[in-house]
Amino acid sequence: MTETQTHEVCLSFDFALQHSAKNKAAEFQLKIKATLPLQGVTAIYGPSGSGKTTLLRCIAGLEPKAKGHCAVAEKIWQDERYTLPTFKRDLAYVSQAPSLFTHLTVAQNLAYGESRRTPGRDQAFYDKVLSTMGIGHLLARMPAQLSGGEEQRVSIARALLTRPQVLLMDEPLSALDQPRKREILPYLEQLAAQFQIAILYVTHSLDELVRLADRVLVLEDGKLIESGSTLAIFNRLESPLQDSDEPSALLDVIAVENHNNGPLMRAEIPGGQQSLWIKAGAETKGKSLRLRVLARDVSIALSNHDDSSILNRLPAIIDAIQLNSATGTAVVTLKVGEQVLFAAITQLSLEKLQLREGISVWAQIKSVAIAR
Ligand SMILES: Nc1ncnc2c1ncn2[C@@H]1O[C@H](COP(=O)(O)OP(=O)(O)OP(=O)(O)O)[C@@H](O)[C@H]1O
Repeated sequence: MTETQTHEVCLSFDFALQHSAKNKAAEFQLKIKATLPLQGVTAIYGPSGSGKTTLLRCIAGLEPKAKGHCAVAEKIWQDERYTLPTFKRDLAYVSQAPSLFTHLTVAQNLAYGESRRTPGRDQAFYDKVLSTMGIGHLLARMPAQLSGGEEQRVSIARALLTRPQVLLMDEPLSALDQPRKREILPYLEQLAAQFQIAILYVTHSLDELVRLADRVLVLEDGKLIESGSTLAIFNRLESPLQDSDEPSALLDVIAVENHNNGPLMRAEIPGGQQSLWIKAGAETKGKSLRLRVLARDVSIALSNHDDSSILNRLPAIIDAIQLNSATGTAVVTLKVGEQVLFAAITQLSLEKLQLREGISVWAQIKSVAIAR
């Protein structure tokens, strides 16, 4: 790809900002540079105070002290001499708490979003937004008559109706309880699949990150410490996204068919002949799914046993072994085609099977352990 082509389809930024504080030691400095495609979800992840919201505010043009450069496709939003005002940027901002006008109905709130961009209604686009966010039946309601999850779905729909190129979402689910979060996640997945826009999604939640993000920017103390595809960053034992007490690997698969129309689904691992049995509903057929497989649910065998209850047996190569002599356990990194699995085993098994890097083995995963 040439320089010009890269520039045309990207959101790129290079910001420097200093927040001063009375106490010099409490001063915060942000220095972040990245280039992202203008589609898919990029999670912005990092501990509290690492600068996630400040970065979104810089992109939105809401931090007057931010110096640097920001461009979307061929349009410059900021450079050394010039700053495009926020209202002229093709972006929408969804914050933690829904911000609907309480005296207007859902339909009137949506019409307000639309009127910010286009004079008339593009009915096909309007219908697509409503069906993607599942809010068609709520149009006549007042915000006070909506659940927290519904209110946030309407807020997101209103943001989409402004036709942004960049959708900035700052922990949009953090005000919701766990069941409401679970309810809204499929809508967010649909949103990413249906609209060709860049979504920058600030989150503390690994569940949301794993489920939604194509790529991740990991921030620490105002700096970018990791960036890349979610799988590439996650699938390393030393990754900042890993739980060191409970390592796990992400596996991208395609749901193929249900067994006897039941809840067990065969899912193919792309790029190879391998497939897995997983627990998934019929509604996922044909879709790409991202699975999180815990190391403790993976065991290793030297041959392919078909006389066991374990349905999932995948040929694999041992890539690395991390031994913890103090606990008498090891985490084995396995390559399954292009993808990665971790297996937590005892030091005794490691020695008994004489496992070492480079040898071929079978990775065994219980189907009941694999859930989305
Ligand atoms: N207007 C401001 N003036 C001075 N300091 C600020 C200002 N806004 C943010 N900060 C400081 O900048 C740092 C980064 O804040 P920011 O809100 O971007 O972090 P965050 O990663 O989004 O945190 P959280 O996950 O808790 O929301 C913090 O130390 C915060 O106190």
